[in-house]
Parts: sequence; structure tokens; C-alpha cells
Amino acid sequence: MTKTAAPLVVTQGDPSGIGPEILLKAYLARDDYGLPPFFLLADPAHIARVAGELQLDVKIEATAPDKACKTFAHALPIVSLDYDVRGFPGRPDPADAASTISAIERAVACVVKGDARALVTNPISKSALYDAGFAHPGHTEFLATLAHRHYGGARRAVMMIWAEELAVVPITIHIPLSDAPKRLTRDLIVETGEIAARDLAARFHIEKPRLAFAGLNPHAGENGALGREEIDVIAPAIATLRARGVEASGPHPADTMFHAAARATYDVALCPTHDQALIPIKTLAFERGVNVTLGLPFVRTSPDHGTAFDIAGRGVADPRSLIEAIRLAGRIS
Ligand SMILES: NC(=O)c1ccc[n+]([C@@H]2O[C@H](COP(=O)([O-])OP(=O)(O)OC[C@H]3O[C@@H](n4cnc5c(N)ncnc54)[C@H](O)[C@@H]3O)[C@@H](O)[C@H]2O)c1
Ligand SMILES: N[C@H](C(=O)O)[C@H](O)COP(=O)(O)O
Repeated sequence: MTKTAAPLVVTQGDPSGIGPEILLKAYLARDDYGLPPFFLLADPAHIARVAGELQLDVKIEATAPDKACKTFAHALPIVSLDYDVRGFPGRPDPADAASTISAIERAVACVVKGDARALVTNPISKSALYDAGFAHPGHTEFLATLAHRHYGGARRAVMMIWAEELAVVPITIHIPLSDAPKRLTRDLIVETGEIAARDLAARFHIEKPRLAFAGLNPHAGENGALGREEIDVIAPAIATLRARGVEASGPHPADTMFHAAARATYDVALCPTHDQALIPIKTLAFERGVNVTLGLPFVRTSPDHGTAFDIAGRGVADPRSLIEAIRLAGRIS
């Protein structure tokens, strides 16, 4: 199958979360949003159960990846994971962890083989997977490991959350906040900036991406009086990036770089810590934001929200972030 003709592959995510529901709703909205064909990696019996319970009138067809595009017009194509998924809404079950992990591994294998052009992941519960022995902090880091497994070489995956009005990159991701200053090295900042600049040019067709770096400390350190990371680590990394031809500015005070006029001056904001980056985007565009993994030899997108166990099974989950994730994966792959 040629890459552009191939469908997207979507993972089940945690089957006790809202993933199955928003996927069914996205399929029902496929024509309204002009979605490219996709298939789901899941247990067809479980997805049929969710559709029945939520009264979502979706025809489901178990199929193979090469039949998915044809099936997509009249039924939701599901490639079976070969697990009997329990997926009771709102109650993550350790017995389902293997199927959740398998879906991610198989989705990457599908993309590597050319059976799919890009992967879209439904949310996983990190703590539920950790309890089951999953050794990776999140999708982003796991996908770097899978890329290494398939393609070899050192692989670094960079998280970006994207919406029309703002794109953000957390430079450190799934680590305790107290560890972030220690992990924030010049090399990490330079590598993250180079990956972001390269993929924004290659995949988002921004000719000369403008990167804006946030400081770590209040007021970006106030010339060293409120912390020295800006002077000792972040500014030298920005200077290195500039010397390598990347358009980089900062370090900017993190609290004042997200208002509309400031946002107009850059294409992506890179922040030392996870929440510095994710709070502004999830405040501005929670229902539309897309998590995109940069730096990999394949495209992966995901909704910007999590498993939402508190509303799973109630039929009220908003599918728009997943819909935008599917659209973006189609656009940039
Ligand atoms: N891509 C991913 O796999 C991903 C992303 C973020 C969080 N998570 C995981 O999700 C779990 C729960 O995280 P959380 O509670 O911080 O965030 P969450 O996004 O699951 O939920 C936060 C709040 O937003 C609401 N919400 C989320 N998505 C919604 C939707 N589509 N429609 C309507 N309301 C929605 C929830 O009901 C909840 O009140 C955690 O284990 C976390 O690790 C996974
Ligand atoms: N850090 C992300 C967020 O808070 O939205 C989320 O946990 C997803 O991370 P992965 O895509 O690495 O699972």
C-alpha cells in the first residue's frame, strides 16, 4: 500500500476511559469534518458493547488494514487486538493493560510496514499502566523506544501540543517537578529546539520557525536575583541554537509570553517544565488541542486530554480533540 493511500491507525487507549466513546463519535462525524479513513486497533466486541450502551448507532466491521479504507465508508473498521477487553467505564482494570500496550506497539508496526500512514493514540492512564508494570513514563517516551526498536539509532521524541492559536513544547516531560532544574541542560534545550525547528519546517511547512523559550524562574530570573538557570543554562542554549541558524528568542518570563500580542511573535513556545507549557494551551484550547510527537520517523498525534474516568460511560465526552488529532495526522503525514 502506498503511504498516501494508506489509512490512519487509531489505538484503543485505556478501554475504561472515554477513548472508545470519542472514537465512535469521531467516526459518526467523519463526513462533517472530512476525516481521512482510519481503522481502530481494539477488541470489536468491547467497542460494540460501548456503542450499544451509549446508543451510538455505529456499524462495526472487523477487518484487516488493507481493507480498512474500503470498509470506512459504511462501517467502522476494527483490526482485532486478540484480547478480550473488559473495559468497564471509569474503572481501569489491570487485566486490560496488556491490550492497551499491544495496541500502541501494533500501531507503530502498522506504520512501519506501510499498512497505515500515521498513528493516532487514544488516552492511556499512566498510573494504571505503571501499576501493571509498564516501564515508560508515557506514549512520547515509549514511542521513542519503539522507533529505536524498528529503525535503530538514538531516538529522542519531543512533545508538542498544537492548536491554531498556540503551539507549546515542554522541554522536560513526565518527571517530578523537583527534578526538572537538574534535567534542564544546555544539550537538552538545544536538541529539543533543533527537533522542534526541523519538524515545524518539514511537517507544518513553516519556512523559518520562530522559537520562543520561557525561563524557569519567576521573571526569567530577574538578572540572576531570582535564580541562575536562565543565565547559566537557557541563554547559552539559545545562543547555540541561533549560531546554528535557528530563530530562537528568550528566555522570556513564562507568565507574560502567552497573551495574544506575545503569541503573535512566535510559532512555538518551549518551556522548561511540563505545566508551564500545558496550562496555557489547555486553558486556551482544551477542546481542540492536539498532542503531536516530534522527532520520530513517523507521525503520531493524540487528543490533548486524558482518560477522563470521571465521565466515562456517561455519553457526555467531547470528541473534538480526537477529531482534530485525526485531521492533523492526515494533514502532516
Ligand atoms: N495522551 C494521553 O494518553 C494522556 C493525556 C493526558 C492525560 N493522560 C492520563 O489521563 C489520566 C487522567 O488525567 P487528568 O484527569 O489529569 O486529565 P483528563 O484530561 O483525563 O481530565 C481532566 C478533566 O477534563 C475532563 N475531560 C477530559 N477530556 C474530556 C472530553 N473529551 N470531553 C469532556 N470532558 C473532558 C474530565 O472529565 C476531567 O474533568 C491520567 O492518568 C493521565 O496520565 C493521558
Ligand atoms: N503530558 C501529556 C498531557 O498532560 O497532556 C500527556 O500525559 C500525554 O503524554 P503522552 O502523549 O506522552 O502519553
